[in-house]
Amino acid sequence: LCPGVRKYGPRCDLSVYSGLSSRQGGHQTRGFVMSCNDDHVWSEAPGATSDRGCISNPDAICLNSQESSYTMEKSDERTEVVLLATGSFNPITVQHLRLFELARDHLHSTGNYKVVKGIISPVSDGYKKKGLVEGPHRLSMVQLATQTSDWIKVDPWECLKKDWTETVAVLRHHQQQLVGMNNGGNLDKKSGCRKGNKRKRDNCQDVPDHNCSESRAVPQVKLLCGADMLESLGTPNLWKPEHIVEIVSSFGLVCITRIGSDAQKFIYESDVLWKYRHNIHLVQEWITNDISSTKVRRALRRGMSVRYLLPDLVLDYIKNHDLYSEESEEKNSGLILEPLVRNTKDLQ
Ligand SMILES: Nc1ncnc2c1ncn2[C@@H]1O[C@H](COP(=O)(O)OP(=O)(O)OP(=O)(O)O)[C@@H](O)[C@H]1O
Ligand SMILES: NC(=O)c1ccc[n+]([C@@H]2O[C@H](COP(=O)(O)O)[C@@H](O)[C@H]2O)c1
Repeated sequence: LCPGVRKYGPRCDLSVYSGLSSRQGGHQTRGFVMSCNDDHVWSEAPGATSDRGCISNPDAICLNSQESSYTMEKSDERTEVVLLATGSFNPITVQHLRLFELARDHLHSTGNYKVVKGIISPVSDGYKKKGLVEGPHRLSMVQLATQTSDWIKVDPWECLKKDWTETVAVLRHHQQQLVGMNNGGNLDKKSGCRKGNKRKRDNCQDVPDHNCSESRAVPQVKLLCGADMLESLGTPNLWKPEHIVEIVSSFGLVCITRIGSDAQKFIYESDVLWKYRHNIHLVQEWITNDISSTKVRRALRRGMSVRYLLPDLVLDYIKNHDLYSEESEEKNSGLILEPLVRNTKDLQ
């Protein structure tokens, strides 16, 4: 177990998270596994992951229903996708889980994609957002919330770091994990391409292009977010312009509509988002609701019920640990959000 990871919470069942299953079709390949033991101690350990078949890489353009059913028959040609949602998850709500279901339905309906996994990556405490409770608590709540899903998993890599990690680095990490699993871990750290193959490596760019031939056989990681997070790309000094370009050009976005945000207008008004709009999937949530972690915390502070806004197990965890109070809401009060601090420093 990872030394120095603090122990939180009550005992829970042993859970192990890995990118893909340990053996498939008799191929044994390498990867890594994150695990939470029965004392809620999170750790990273060598493990085993699967080999993948070859796939094509169509663009993110929706097909009409006739084309769509045709493509569905050729399911082996669909691009495999891993959906990655970053955020505070303070605490996780049922709407966070719904984002994944909505995104998967949408991508499948295009006929071009097959979603193979969903990853929830809670942000590190180093993000310094007001009211952010400790990472291990947020991880444990996500783990409890995803227990009933066979495809959505929590990943602690980002959360357990002391310092905040830029979202593009989280995307790169998960993409490289998949590339590493696919070629037995023999990849160049920076490009995400196989080492020892100079010609092919030289063809890959510094900004990893996941359409390059070396990474064709691995699933594509796409960022899953709500429309408010998409709109945050326009907040001065919050995101580096080159990171926005990399996210929308190399990875791609799946964005779910949210009350109070107009994602379509935001994309139209941004030259860079407009340029890469083919790689941005906007998904309409028709069953609208305005569940947010902020509102849940507010209700909890006031002793009001939040039942059915969160999975029961998460609610029990919050109660057992007395997580959200007037005091916890004052955490990081007066501090500036880490991305703003970092990006402002970089400008000086
Ligand atoms: N009701 C919702 N509809 C659409 N997207 C949502 C919704 N709630 C959360 N999200 C998305 O989930 C991701 C993680 O969100 P986050 O942890 O910040 O929760 P939140 O409810 O937005 O929190 P807060 O209330 O602090 O803003 C973000 O991409 C956010 O846009
Ligand atoms: N420059 C960046 O990469 C950047 C800036 C702001 C927020 N983020 C991420 O977006 C998410 C926002 O979460 P919240 O909506 O809870 O603040 C977090 O995962 C955070 O790390 C990334």
